[in-house]
Amino acid sequence: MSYSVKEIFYTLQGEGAQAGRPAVFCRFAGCNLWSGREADRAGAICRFCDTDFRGTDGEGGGRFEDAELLAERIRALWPDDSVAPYVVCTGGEPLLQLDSALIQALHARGCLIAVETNGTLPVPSGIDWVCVSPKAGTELRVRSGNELKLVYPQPEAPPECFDGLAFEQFFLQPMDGSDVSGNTEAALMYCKSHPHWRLTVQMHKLIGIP
Ligand SMILES: C[S@@+](CC[C@H](N)C(=O)[O-])C[C@H]1O[C@@H](n2cnc3c(N)ncnc32)[C@H](O)[C@@H]1O
Ligand SMILES: Nc1nc2[nH]cc(C(=O)O)c2c(=O)[nH]1
Ligand code: SF4
Ligand SMILES: [Mg+2]
Repeated sequence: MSYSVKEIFYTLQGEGAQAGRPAVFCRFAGCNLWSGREADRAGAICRFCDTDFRGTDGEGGGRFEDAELLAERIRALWPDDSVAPYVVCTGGEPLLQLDSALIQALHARGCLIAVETNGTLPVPSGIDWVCVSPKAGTELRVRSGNELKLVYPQPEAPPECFDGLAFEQFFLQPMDGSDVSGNTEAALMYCKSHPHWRLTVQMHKLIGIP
């Protein structure tokens, strides 16, 4: 299979349980909940997306004809052979493209594979870290994993909907946009009164890294 990749870059994981961890991000092009066109945003299932995932024109992006070529490009961005490369597959929706061939090719190069998914598509076996970020108006198919990271607030998907699912950790991430500070205040209040939930802020935006 070939892969459409928007961009590949080396940075720190900015969100959730692994925040602060150096990681190579592979951002796949395309999503099943929004076309990525601004003109379509108001009518999309997911309307608050903060990401440009259309096309293959970003840094390190392109169309990769096979898994070996893509895995090699990802691996080449990791600076230290003595530490296992930590690779975050995101998008767009990475589970539209991430398949067993790519998982095998990354594992063959010693990589640990994390995924950021909206939880509407099945997770292939072999992923080392699963972060699910549910979206209002969708059916949540992925009901277990390492962390659940809910963008907050989503009035049609309150945190109570996800209590009791089989995740190791539960995070609220304030929705970025016109009122990120109000959303941060609301999220921290929710966590303080429901201490099963933790606050995560998008650290990369605060410190100005990708
Ligand atoms: C761009 S998405 C790509 C991965 C996948 N499609 C998903 O939604 O989980 C990466 C992460 O950013 C989060 N995110 C997207 N837009 C956001 C916003 N406006 N504010 C805060 N987090 C946002 C998503 O919920 C997800 O956890
Ligand atoms: N630094 C950084 N951390 C991230 N964690 C999740 C991201 C994403 O867009 O999936 C992201 C991102 O875009 N940048
Ligand atoms: S599901 Fe993820 S990538 Fe798709 S539009 Fe929503 S936040 Fe963006
Ligand atoms: Mg992002």
